[in-house]
Amino acid sequence: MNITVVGAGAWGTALAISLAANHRVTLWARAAEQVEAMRAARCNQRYLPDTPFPPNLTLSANLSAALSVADLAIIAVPTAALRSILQQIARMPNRFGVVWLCKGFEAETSKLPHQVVAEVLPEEFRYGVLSGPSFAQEVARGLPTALTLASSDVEFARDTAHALHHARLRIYASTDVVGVEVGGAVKNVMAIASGICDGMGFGYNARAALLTRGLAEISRLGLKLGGRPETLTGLSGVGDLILTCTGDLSRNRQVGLLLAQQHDLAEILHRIGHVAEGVYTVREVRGLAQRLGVEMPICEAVYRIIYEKVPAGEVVADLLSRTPNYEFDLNP
Ligand SMILES: NC(=O)c1ccc[n+]([C@@H]2O[C@H](COP(=O)([O-])OP(=O)(O)OC[C@H]3O[C@@H](n4cnc5c(N)ncnc54)[C@H](O)[C@@H]3O)[C@@H](O)[C@H]2O)c1
Ligand SMILES: O=P(O)(O)OC[C@H](O)CO
Repeated sequence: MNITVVGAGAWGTALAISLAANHRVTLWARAAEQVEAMRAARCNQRYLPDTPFPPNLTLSANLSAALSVADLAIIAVPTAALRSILQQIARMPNRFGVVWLCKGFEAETSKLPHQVVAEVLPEEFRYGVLSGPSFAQEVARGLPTALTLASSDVEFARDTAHALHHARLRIYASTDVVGVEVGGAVKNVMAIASGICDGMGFGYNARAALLTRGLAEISRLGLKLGGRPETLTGLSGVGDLILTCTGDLSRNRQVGLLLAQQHDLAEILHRIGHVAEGVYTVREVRGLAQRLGVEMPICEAVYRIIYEKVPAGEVVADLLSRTPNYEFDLNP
């Protein structure tokens, strides 16, 4: 299969390296200088240093040319850039499958990626989301990873999962696009909360409680938006929540660890040097939760720390002083 990976950050580069074992892969980056540097070094020194490119991985700075030969386009840019990339794809005369990797809600519209895709791409395109617990560095090194590919088009989900699957990259198919996207987006907010919790030295008990109550929040929002309960306990829900909240490779967790040390947000983001989607997602999730009447106190706490500059200690004290209630609804 001819695969064009659109976006050469950490995740696009890692997946391009992984898929090049079985496919003809072109990795596209928007900056011609970045492509030249990657060509010369046969490595993405800016976003994924230390992993050399396989000899058959092709690089391109020309999106139309890279897509003109594609059977499948994999969109590997942050959520903020999804719409503009889709608009360029929509102008292509040829048709190919489209898979996106971004984990977030679109800023201002609070839309999930599949809603943006449905607005922009003409009907003839077939598409889906690929998500789950996956640190780019580990996938690039060929360490075992399992993901979910979800599409409302069941044949597309099954066939694409089958085509991308290999021994070190297990891909399960699903039709629950909403559940997969909500799990992938909101776990980033929980990872920031987990970083704050650990950075403040609250210990393992507190982290376990945070993850569990975080899952309750993710599930409440996911179900309200139409996701399925089993998806939220699957790879793209619990799986990605555990990874991102506990693994120090997570950029969102790193944001939380640095916020606990009272670093300034702009300085934190500069220091991390990659997108940390939870910083933007928390605004949309908080707005959605308020509009839909979904109780999400951990998301509210992260929002107050980041956007209202309330000291983390004060926000945590407020969280812990909430009146205890039933763990689950008595009449679900
Ligand atoms: N890194 C991971 O381990 C990982 C794993 C799973 C999912 N994701 C998700 O994948 C998405 C991308 O993450 P990443 O780690 O690759 O981010 P990154 O910060 O490493 O790289 C982002 C890339 O997108 C490019 N980009 C930004 N805006 C663009 C635009 N308008 N047009 C073209 N290119 C643009 C940047 O130049 C950069 O190459 C995020 O939504 C992230 O949550 C990341
Ligand atoms: O580094 P993060 O926090 O963006 O997380 C990366 C992936 O989403 C983990 O599955």
